[in-house]
Amino acid sequence: KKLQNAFKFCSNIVKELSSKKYSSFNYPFLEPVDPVSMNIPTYFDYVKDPMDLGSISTKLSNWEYETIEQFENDVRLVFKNCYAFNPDGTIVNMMGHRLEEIFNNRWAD
Ligand SMILES: Cc1ccc(Nc2c(-c3ccc(O)cc3)nc3c(C)cccn23)cc1
Repeated sequence: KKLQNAFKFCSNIVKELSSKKYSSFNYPFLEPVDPVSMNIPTYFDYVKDPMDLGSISTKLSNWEYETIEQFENDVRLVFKNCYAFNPDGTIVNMMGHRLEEIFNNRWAD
């Protein structure tokens, strides 16, 4: 029962972060960053553990998270990667901070 609730809580958060409501600043984080198509060949020099909201949603549906901390770590990894590659003051960096703020509000029970 508790597990079901945790799963629901996490999937609702991913759904919200990925929703149309925030489409003006969530789109860089919905799918895996493709350094080739985005012409950012150095991306994997900055980001050793790529992560995105789509992959998190898939991992949730496949019950790949044993604890909600593992889920939280993946969500925070999305933002960490964003800030590692997109320096302060860049548009995508600011988009990351806006989405992170929404996550933090939802995550703080
Ligand atoms: C030349 C250049 C410079 C910066 C970017 N950043 C960026 C990223 C990105 C997201 C997460 C992440 O960990 C790293 C990068 N996603 C985008 C998108 C979807 C559109 C435009 C820029 N974007 C792309 C190309």
